[in-house]
Amino acid sequence: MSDAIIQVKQLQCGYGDRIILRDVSFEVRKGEIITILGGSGCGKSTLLKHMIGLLPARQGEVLIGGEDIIHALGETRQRILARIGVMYQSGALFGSLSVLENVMLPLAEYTALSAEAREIVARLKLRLVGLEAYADFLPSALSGGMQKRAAIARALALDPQVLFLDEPSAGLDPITAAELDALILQLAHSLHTTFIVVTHELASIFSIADRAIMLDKETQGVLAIAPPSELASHSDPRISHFFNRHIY
Ligand SMILES: Nc1ncnc2c1ncn2[C@@H]1O[C@H](COP(=O)(O)OP(=O)(O)OP(=O)(O)O)[C@@H](O)[C@H]1O
Repeated sequence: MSDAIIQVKQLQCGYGDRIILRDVSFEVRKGEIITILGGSGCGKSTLLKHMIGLLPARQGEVLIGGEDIIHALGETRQRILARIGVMYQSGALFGSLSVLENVMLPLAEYTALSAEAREIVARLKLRLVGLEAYADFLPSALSGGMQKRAAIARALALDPQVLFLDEPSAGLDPITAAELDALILQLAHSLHTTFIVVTHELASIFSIADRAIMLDKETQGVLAIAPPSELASHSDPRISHFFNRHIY
């Protein structure tokens, strides 16, 4: 795949002596929206944490923009980290800072922009997610869906090429979750950002994913990677049943 922004090669994930996933290999094209799915405890979040360089891999590589995030150190690691943005499940906004200050935070940490420039950039990011009118609010004054959008604005602060979202619709009602999906699609199309989204939500998977990666707890690996419509009619019942909500 010549236009791959992410290349995962023979990755083995785990904690201490415990292996969760082995021999995981796949590539993601620039601008693609990929969802990671599979039953509870199969290792979706674990894979995501390895792909953002948060956990050391036991074996294998994760290349982002051609450079290995797993083994990079120092300036190289910082350069690779600047290519990605992450939104964790909880959103994890700082409660004592305004929405604007939350979005300005990565700019203060990773850029040499003046305070004025940081504010301009942060307001632009808030406009992208439809929250420009809420810049001075504390996160607690926002609804759950708005908090998720603010967290996405913060993850976009440094103009990442890839955005990782861990269960973005967790805790949201179906309408708010659908609005968040619409935002993800809009950002992917307007900014050409690549999205890696961990989600259980079938509606989300069908509405946003170009391809879905299905993980399996038993085999500790990737069962399939394909467009959701193909997975839903897959001949392997472990895959098709997930989409039809059967227990296997
Ligand atoms: N920090 C950790 N230390 C040790 N084991 C962990 C740690 N985090 C997760 N695990 C284990 O790794 C396995 C995979 O967990 P993970 O959270 O990646 O699964 P998941 O597919 O994201 O699950 P869910 O859908 O329930 O969120 C589980 O058995 C879990 O108990």
